[in-house]
Formats: sequence, structure tokens, C-alpha cells
Amino acid sequence: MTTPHKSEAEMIAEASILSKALPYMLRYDDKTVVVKFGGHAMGDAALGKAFAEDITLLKLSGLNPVVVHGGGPQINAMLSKLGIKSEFAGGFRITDRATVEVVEMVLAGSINKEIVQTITEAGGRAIGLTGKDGNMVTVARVTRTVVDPDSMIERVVDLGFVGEPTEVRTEVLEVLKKSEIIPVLAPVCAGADGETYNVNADTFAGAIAGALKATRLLFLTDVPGVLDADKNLIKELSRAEAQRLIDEGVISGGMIPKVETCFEALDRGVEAVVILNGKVPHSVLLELFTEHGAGTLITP
Ligand SMILES: Nc1ncnc2c1ncn2[C@@H]1O[C@H](COP(=O)(O)OP(=O)(O)O)[C@@H](O)[C@H]1O
Ligand SMILES: CC(=O)N[C@@H](CCC(=O)OP(=O)(O)O)C(=O)O
Repeated sequence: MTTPHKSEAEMIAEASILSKALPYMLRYDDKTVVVKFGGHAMGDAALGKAFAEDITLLKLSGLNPVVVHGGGPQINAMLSKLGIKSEFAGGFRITDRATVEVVEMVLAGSINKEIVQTITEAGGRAIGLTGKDGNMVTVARVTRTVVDPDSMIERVVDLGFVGEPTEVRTEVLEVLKKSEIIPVLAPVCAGADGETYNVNADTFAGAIAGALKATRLLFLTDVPGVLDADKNLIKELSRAEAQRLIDEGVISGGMIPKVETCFEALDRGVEAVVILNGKVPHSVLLELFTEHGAGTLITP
């Protein structure tokens, strides 16, 4: 392949674009950014490669990126292949013993290692871990209260082996921060009862970002951000508006734990959270290293 000849003006224009990243690199130098890569944003090899390149570039630029991944659609595909039925309540998968085994296999086994490998191919160094490793995240069993938007009747749902982080130990992540290695975390954790728990990846990312007092928590999903009833992007979302949209059913499904996590993470000391479209190539770089902030910004 031959590189097309470029004029001096074109080369200067390229250098000028690169130099525009400098103020952002200085702003985020040594800062922790937790990036949650949702299962809906994955699936396309080119997008995965662009994501891995962005994460590698962040680490080499002096930031401390921590990747948390989901894999809901991939778990669905494996469960249906195995003939196991699955249901959600309030955005959380109702998880019996057979399901939690599949969740661990898909998240910690295939998806985690695939992301690690893609980062390696991009020139970075990554290590795949779950909440169990280094006793990083312990969880307690949760139930979920679901409100029917038509009748407004509340019911409590037992979710089975679904956990909520109760304690986060950051030692391993602190060691990795000082190294060249990027942590890639799968939201599978142990409970104090010795059982394995399925943790929603958004909830897990929020707990990690809170414990690390991250400067930014980015949620990469498959929509431009939080949308209103007319499907328009909400550029900045307040706590009161989020609650109203959840109560009205405008925010539903997987967007509920995402939005709830945003506010919990801010309460724990995260500076700002952004929900953005991970289907846009290099969305992480665009969000952090350019002035083109996209998506829904959530600040205290
Ligand atoms: N108000 C809303 N704005 C945007 N997306 C919403 C809203 N309510 C529900 N959703 C759904 O939330 C989905 C994103 O959450 P989720 O399915 O958990 O994705 P991910 O795998 O990225 O975590 C969107 O694809 C959309 O279908
Ligand atoms: C309890 C619960 O719902 N766990 C999720 C874990 C994966 C996840 O959250 O993946 P996404 O980020 O792609 O949605 C699940 O079983 O689907």
C-alpha cells in the first residue's frame, strides 16, 4: 500500500488537529476515567477496534482508564442457544443458578478476554478481572421494587442471584494505575455467602467509579444519550427530571439502572457522568479529547 502524497498545508493541518488535544491531555493527566462498554455498543469488530485504540491512547497519554464491560445481548444469545428462558425486572435480569453460570461464562470468559485481546492488538497492555479478583467487589443479594406505569401498583421482585456492590477494595486498581496495564472488569462478583452473583454492569461501573473518585464515568450505549418522550436528546439531566421520566415510563429497561447509577456515582464523588453513543467510532476520544462533547451530561 502506498501512502498518498500530502502537501505541506495538509500536513500542517493534521499537526494542528493533533495539537488541539494538548489542553485535554493536560486536564486529564493522571486522572481516572471509568468507561463502561455496554453490550449493545459491542458486536461490530471495527467499533471494538476503535474503542480499544481510544483506551490505549488514553493510557499512553497519562490518564488512568478503567474499562467495565457489559454483555446483556450476548448473554441473551447464549441463554437462548441453551434453551434457558430469561426475564428482566426494572432493567435487571432475574438470575437463577443455571443463568448465573452462563452469565459468568459469557462475561468473564468470552467477552472479557475478547476486549483484552483487542486492546493488545491495538498496542496496549490489558488485564481481565472480575469483581472476585483481589476480592475487589463484594455484593449483597438485591430485590427490586417495580412500579407498573399504567396501574402505578408496586410489586417486589426477587431477582435471584443478582448482587449489588456493598464494598469495593481498590488495591489492585491502585497498583495497575501505576503500571502500563489497563484493567478490564467483568461485573461478576462473590457474595459474603460464597455464591456467585450477576451484577448489572452499569451498577458495577458506578461502584468502581465512586470508589476511585473518578473524574469521568462514561457509559457507551447504543443510543445518543437519554431521550425524552419525543425521542429528542436530553443534553443535561437533573435528578428531579430523571425521576419524573422513570415514573412516567419514558426512561425504561436498561436505561433505568444506568440513570440511577449516574446519581449514585455523583453522590460518591465522581465529578461528572456522560451517557453517549458507543456506536459512533472513537466516541471516547471525541468525548474526552475534543470540544465536541456529545450525549447526556449529568453533573452534581
Ligand atoms: N429514555 C430513554 N432514552 C434512551 N434510551 C432508553 C430510554 N428508555 C429506555 N431506553 C433503552 O435503553 C437502552 C440502553 O440500555 P441497555 O439496554 O442496558 O444498553 P447497554 O447494553 O448499553 O447497557 C437503549 O437501547 C433504549 O432501548
Ligand atoms: C443483573 C443484570 O441485569 N446483569 C446483566 C449483566 C450484563 C450487563 O449489564 O450488560 P449490559 O451493560 O450490556 O446491559 C445481565 O445479566 O444482562
